[in-house]
Amino acid sequence: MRPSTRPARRDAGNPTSTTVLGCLRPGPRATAALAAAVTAATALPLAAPQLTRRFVDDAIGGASTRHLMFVAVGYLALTVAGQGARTLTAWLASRLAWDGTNRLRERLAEHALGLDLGFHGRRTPGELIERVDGDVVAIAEFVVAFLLDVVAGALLLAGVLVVMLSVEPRVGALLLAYCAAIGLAMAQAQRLAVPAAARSRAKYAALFGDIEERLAGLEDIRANGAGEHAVRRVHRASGRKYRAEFRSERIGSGLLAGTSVAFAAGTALVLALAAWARQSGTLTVGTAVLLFQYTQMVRTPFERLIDQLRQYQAALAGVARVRDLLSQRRTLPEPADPRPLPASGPLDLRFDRVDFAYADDDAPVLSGIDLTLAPGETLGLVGRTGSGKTTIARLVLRLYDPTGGTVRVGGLDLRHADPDSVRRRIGVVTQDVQLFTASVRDNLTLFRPALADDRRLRDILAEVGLGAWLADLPDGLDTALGGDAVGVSAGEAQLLAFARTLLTDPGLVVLDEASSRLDPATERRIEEVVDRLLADRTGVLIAHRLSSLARVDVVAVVDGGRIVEFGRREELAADPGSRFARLLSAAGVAR
Ligand SMILES: Nc1ncnc2c1ncn2[C@@H]1O[C@H](COP(=O)(O)OP(=O)(O)OP(=O)(O)O)[C@@H](O)[C@H]1O
Repeated sequence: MRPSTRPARRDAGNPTSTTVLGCLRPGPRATAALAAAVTAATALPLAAPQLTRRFVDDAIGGASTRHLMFVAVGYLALTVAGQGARTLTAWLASRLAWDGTNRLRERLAEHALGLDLGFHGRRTPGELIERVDGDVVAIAEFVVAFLLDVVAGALLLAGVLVVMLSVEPRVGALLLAYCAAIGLAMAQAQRLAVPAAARSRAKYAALFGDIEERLAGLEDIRANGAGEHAVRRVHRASGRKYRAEFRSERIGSGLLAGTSVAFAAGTALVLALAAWARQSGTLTVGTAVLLFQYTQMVRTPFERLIDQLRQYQAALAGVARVRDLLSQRRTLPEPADPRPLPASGPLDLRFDRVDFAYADDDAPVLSGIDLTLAPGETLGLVGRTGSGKTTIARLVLRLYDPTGGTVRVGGLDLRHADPDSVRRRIGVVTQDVQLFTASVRDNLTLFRPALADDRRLRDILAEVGLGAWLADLPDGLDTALGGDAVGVSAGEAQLLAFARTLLTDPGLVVLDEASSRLDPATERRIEEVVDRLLADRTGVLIAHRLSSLARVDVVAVVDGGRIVEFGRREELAADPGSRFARLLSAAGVAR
């Protein structure tokens, strides 16, 4: 039986097609404010040339200086108000886009964090960052540009054409035909620009991925002297990005130059027509100036509108990728009737004929696993690398569901257990301790300040032998760890991870023993803490050192995804024919 792909309940009835727009949609008040600002930003510049016409015609007609001053001040006021409206539109649009994209980013981050390990195993962190941030930024930029350039630009363009047609229908018709011709030509030219921009973006993503990978493996690169090679690769990726960007820029500049020439020719044509109309006496000088001004006003929104076609492609691709991420569903179904694990005391563990295969690989990783562990007992899992020990531990933590059989903790099939109680009652310490760039307190409580007060945190740190370490820290529990802040040794990181687990007081603990060597004193300290952690708790210990097995009650030898030997440690150790005894002898460990 394969895991069900039924969506998690929190996503039910929330189709992704509406989620992206739903996150970006502003409230009614914000929409009304933006609509008012966009209308003002369009109407005010449209009105300004009317005053210029008035000024020129009145000046030629011999109007008083006072009157002309009055018109000029009116023109100035309109221009300033128009610019103010445009600035307000820009501010409102960025505010709305910022709010909306933050909502979308939160939604995506929450969704990605809720997906199970099967999904995260197939995606690199860099890809997710690009999705949660890069694509969302592309969408945000488009939303701002759409409101400013597409909506406001289209309104202004339409307004200019309407006014021109009403003032001087022949010139208006000429401008309309001219705009349509240039628009079509530019839209065609954009077809060249879009793939070039997409290539440039792809090369940028490749460079970003390369740098991320090199930085993540910095220690190994340095230790193995591979620095020069790594730099050369980044240099080559950077060259590819430069060439793609250069080509994209060249097409962009060519397009801009072409537009400038086309509009200069258009302006000349409109002026020629105006001069001809003036000579035939149907046009005042003021109206000719007005037509010239309107012709000039067409260019910027027109160019921006065309430019948005490119942004639109990028935003569309971003929306598609964001939707794809949001459509990913957990493969671990939430129980219909969740039941909590026993709230206190050690928990028993039972595997009944458990089979398992990773989703992207049909080959079984575990077959017919049977295990029984009484409350308070500790199981040691031993076996060659790749035999399936970590996978057994992942099933105990319900990071995956078995493809066959049942895993029970505290008598409850984990598929029916309340996920919160599973996280609370089953603790884990992995080999790679993840410390965050945050205070000691946040690193212990994992950003849940209500989990424990400072006194309890200090007691726990003292319990794992980090009391003196804490006392030496400049700001105690507020001291920042990671980054440029206080560094933490491998042993201290392990002890902090034990403290984290002790804090939640689990009834079952999975320990993936660190295989890296620590100094003998730290190792002794860690062993003491492990003993304390396992006292009164059920434990599953993935042992990389056979000496660590001295503390376990039961041993399971795993080989090729099967348990090939299972029994009480002393009995297996005492039986010279057992695999466990042979392992101990081979490793030179006393039985
Ligand atoms: N996320 C995964 N996706 C696909 N296959 C995996 C995944 N994790 C482990 N495997 C495969 O499952 C098998 C068992 O791996 P597992 O990590 O459980 O072994 P292990 O005994 O813990 O090894 P080690 O001692 O080296 O940690 C291996 O063949 C491994 O390649």
